[in-house]
Amino acid sequence: MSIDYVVKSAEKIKNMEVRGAGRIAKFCAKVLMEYAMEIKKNFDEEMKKAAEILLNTRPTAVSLYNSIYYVMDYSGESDEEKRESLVKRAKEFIEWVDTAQKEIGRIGSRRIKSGSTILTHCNSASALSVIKEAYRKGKDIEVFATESRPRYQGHLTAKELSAEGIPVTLIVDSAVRYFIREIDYVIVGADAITVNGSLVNKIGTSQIALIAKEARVPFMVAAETYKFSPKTLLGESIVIEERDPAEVAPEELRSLVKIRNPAFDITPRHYIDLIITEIGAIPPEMAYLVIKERLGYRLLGEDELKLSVHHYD
Ligand SMILES: O=P(O)(O)OC[C@H]1O[C@H](OP(=O)(O)O)[C@H](O)[C@@H]1O
Repeated sequence: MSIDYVVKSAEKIKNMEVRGAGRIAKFCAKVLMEYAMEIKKNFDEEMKKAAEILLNTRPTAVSLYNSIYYVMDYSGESDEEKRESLVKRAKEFIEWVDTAQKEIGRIGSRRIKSGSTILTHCNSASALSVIKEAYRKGKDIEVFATESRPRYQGHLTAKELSAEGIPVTLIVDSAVRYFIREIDYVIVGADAITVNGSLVNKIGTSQIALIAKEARVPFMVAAETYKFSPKTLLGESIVIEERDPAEVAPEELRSLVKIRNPAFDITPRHYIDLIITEIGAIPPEMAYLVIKERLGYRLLGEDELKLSVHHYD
């Protein structure tokens, strides 16, 4: 296996063949582990090269950064010891993703009353874990899924939930206010949570939050603790990914007008009622503590791996 394998894997993340904040984090841990098992010499340099390639794929999902930093925080003297330590850390991270999503389902589903209608946006494994678990517990629920232009991840959500037997209504993104009176809860996922408790999630999320607040519908976020951004504790802001205009309009229009295609937006914390994490349901104000207690080792240790990030190319 050569570095080409890492480059090809990074390409899958960029073109969204592998997508969803949790899924890409888990995928990166797996690719780093597989690459580490094949390296014959110059372990540190080779791993650093691989980590940088993966890091420079999608700038917003902080889970990617947290996954890479977690795995790359290996120790050992010889290459063999380093490899063993890295593989162990990668397996730990993968396990973290799997158990966190299940736990979020367990904790979040308690909040859902039978007979309710839930609105979700995009396609979040964590948000759907809450919904599916509520349904499995026998609660009578139904779901409104937004189509989530321009990539239509809402179609994935609709298929996934209806395969479970949950009744789903698919709506266009701009119909949320029209239907809000029929909704009891909004549940979305997260690409990042900042130190002040703001949510970075699929474009359109902040409009939904605004509508929910106006209608007094609880707005909940399902986010594993590796979605919290340690860098924001040091004052850095989250980079919002702008994707190819070709996702939005055909060439005949692109040649006439400018097109902007931000993939994410920011929902301030006062629109968020609750963040459901694997360590409990918390108010957004507690984001600071989660970052300090759970992810602080990334900031304080001498493990600043000095990987270069060029997200603007
Ligand atoms: O980790 P989970 O909960 O699956 O997904 C979290 C978020 O990742 C997705 O991003 P994209 O579709 O990869 O751009 C959506 O914004 C979704 O809410």
